[in-house]
Amino acid sequence: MAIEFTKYHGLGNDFILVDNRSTLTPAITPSQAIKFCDRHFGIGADGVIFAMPGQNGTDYTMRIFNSDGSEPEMCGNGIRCMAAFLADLEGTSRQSDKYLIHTLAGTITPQLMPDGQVKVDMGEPRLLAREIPTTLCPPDQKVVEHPIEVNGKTWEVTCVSMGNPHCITFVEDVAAINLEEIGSRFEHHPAFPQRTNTEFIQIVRRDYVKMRVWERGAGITLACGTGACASLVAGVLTGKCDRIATVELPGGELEIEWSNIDQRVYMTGPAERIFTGRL
Ligand SMILES: N[C@@H](CCC[C@H](N)C(=O)O)C(=O)O
Repeated sequence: MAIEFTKYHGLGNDFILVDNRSTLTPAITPSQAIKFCDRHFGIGADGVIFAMPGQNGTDYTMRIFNSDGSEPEMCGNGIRCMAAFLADLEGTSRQSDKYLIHTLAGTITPQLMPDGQVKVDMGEPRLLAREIPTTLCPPDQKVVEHPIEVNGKTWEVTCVSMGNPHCITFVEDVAAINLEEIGSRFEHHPAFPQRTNTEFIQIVRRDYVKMRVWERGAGITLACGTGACASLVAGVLTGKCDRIATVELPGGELEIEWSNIDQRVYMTGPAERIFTGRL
């Protein structure tokens, strides 16, 4: 079997993109995705993304396997990469192209901007415990600065779903967090039945925060788009952030807005092609 692929990244969050436009069956299996993502024995990536035919009136469908083979509902940096991939495949100019993309988190709309950035309508955040999902609070309550015991310490967490689950903790200094040690403990905490992505946020100003992330199914990554959106929402819910802020990640910056007009979250950032290959 030969697979053609193109590798893209969004702020160092890197993906193998596969042209899967002829069928809704992914070209490779989750166990093959684990091998492809291996940084020593494979291509190396945080995930594999399949560009598939649209469903329910959308232009395309995006499916993604994490580097551990699990399938998340959404990926923010990934959908920017998917928009750039589609523009490359279609040979269109990258100005003002907007795609309606079907995902397991609903329809998401990335738009290619004249400056080469991609702006994504990420939809409305989901805030109730049952929507995260988490058992930290009763199902119809929001989880805002709620205590959780992890690794022998009590943390105050705020939980937000951007289609996928995020558990956010505000800290004085993100550099001081031992992410290697505690990331996986948050991910697999019994309060999160579908596991969770975990973000640590340092407020620099109301409109500028620093973030480090441990991703469900991928571990430490250089950036997480859904995580940046969820963190800005958590910052607003806790009164720490304005509705528009820059999120600084190890791989670079994202501009995030939680609109108080339509309550949707908008994310703007880069998507870069790295190389094309055949495996
Ligand atoms: N890096 C992504 C998120 C990918 C999915 C995540 N690992 C999960 O399992 O939910 C992003 O940029 O949003």
